[in-house]
Amino acid sequence: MDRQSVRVCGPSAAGVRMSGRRVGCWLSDKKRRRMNLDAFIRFCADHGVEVVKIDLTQPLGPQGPFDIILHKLSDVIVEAEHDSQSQQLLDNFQSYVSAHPDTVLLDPLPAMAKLLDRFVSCRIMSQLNSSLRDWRICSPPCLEVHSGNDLSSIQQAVIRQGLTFPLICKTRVAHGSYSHEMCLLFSAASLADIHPPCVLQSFVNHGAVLYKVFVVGDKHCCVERPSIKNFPSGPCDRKTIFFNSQKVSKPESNSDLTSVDEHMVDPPSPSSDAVAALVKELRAQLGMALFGVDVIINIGTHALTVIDINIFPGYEGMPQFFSSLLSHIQSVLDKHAAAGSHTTSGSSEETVDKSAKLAEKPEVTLLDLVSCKYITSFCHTINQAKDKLNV
Ligand SMILES: Nc1ncnc2c1ncn2[C@@H]1O[C@H](COP(=O)(O)OP(=O)(O)OP(=O)(O)O)[C@@H](O)[C@H]1O
Ligand SMILES: O=P(O)(O)O[C@H]1[C@H](OP(=O)(O)O)[C@@H](OP(=O)(O)O)[C@@H](O)[C@@H](O)[C@@H]1OP(=O)(O)O
Ligand SMILES: [Mg+2]
Ligand SMILES: [Mg+2]
Repeated sequence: MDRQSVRVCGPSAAGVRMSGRRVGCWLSDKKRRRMNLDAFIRFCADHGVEVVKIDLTQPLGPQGPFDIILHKLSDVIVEAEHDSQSQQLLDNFQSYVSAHPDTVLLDPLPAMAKLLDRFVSCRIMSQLNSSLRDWRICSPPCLEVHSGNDLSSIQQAVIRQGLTFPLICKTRVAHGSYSHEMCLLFSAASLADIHPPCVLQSFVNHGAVLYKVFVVGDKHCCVERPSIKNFPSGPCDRKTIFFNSQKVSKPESNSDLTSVDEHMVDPPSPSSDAVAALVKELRAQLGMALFGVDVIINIGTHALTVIDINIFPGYEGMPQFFSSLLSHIQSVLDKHAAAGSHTTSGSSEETVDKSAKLAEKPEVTLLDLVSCKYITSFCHTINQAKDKLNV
């Protein structure tokens, strides 16, 4: 794939027409600004589609009816654990959804909730090692570290699971303000610096180049971003490096952590066919239509390595994002109307939600995910992160 050219893959976005349908939309203020929601609303209006901003502080009934709701409720779900106002917003949303089973959610809450938990997303990524082996697609060895795990048991588990130093440590909660504080660990002793629950992943040298794969329904594109530079493999005495992930892989990111050695040989770009196979597999595994995948190329093996999966990402650099999104909304509603059934899936026909199988813990049922009860276990992580940041 040519690094400089960004191409949208998938059926043509032309011919968007959807008169008489109403789209509700809930996004955080930050997301509204980043996405330029007002411009999207105008774009939709130009194509005969009404998009209405939902106010979660007011009953949704009078704001509706909605044929479909576009949302990124991840922040509210995470906040709801320690903030009763956010819980009320979520309850308000849930009561509308329960009373209107015909309203399509883009994306469905249970599917989205899986990606809030890096324990679950790491399992999804690990499955790619077997399902996409023929494409030489893999994910780094990963370890779930639970609250209460002591240092020596963590050190033993790192060795047992075949993780290699350096390690990257990520919070269990994958989205929201406190989820992007990470660290790089260079020795077994430095594992004392981590704050469970969290995941440990082997750090894979990749020439400081990351590819963001943005997915909108049956279309996707791949854009190049800066990333963390290479480190010598194996343990060493170096001190733990703490960093905020939002500062390393944005288009404008430029820091000591991402600065590249000019003598370094660039790794090859990912093949378009492999990326397409990855997107197809993840659409089916996740039961989602709006997600992003971060991939890197291992400089030693050239394997396409999946390191992160995100709910409704920024799509910065995706050409024709607005028309792809509107086109997807139209196609979901057309299929929904044709089926005439009470489905809440916002994903394409080939999508099969395998969440129950992947969330192997018997205590986490699909129903728990829908009602977001399992997020309860995240509460202390968020509080811990807040303590660390003194907020
Ligand atoms: N296993 C890994 N090997 C090498 N580099 C990694 C690995 N995991 C993460 N990174 C680097 O750290 C950065 C942040 O990691 P990650 O993408 O998991 O964080 P995040 O907070 O979930 O990011 P996002 O803002 O995309 O949600 C990546 O952009 C990449 O530069
Ligand atoms: O707005 P941005 O472009 O920074 O988008 C980022 C998005 O923030 P927003 O959705 O709240 O805006 C993040 O969501 P939260 O973890 O904060 O929930 C996360 O999905 C990142 O992966 C996105 O960065 P990208 O992967 O696209 O570079
Ligand atoms: Mg990422
Ligand atoms: Mg992420």
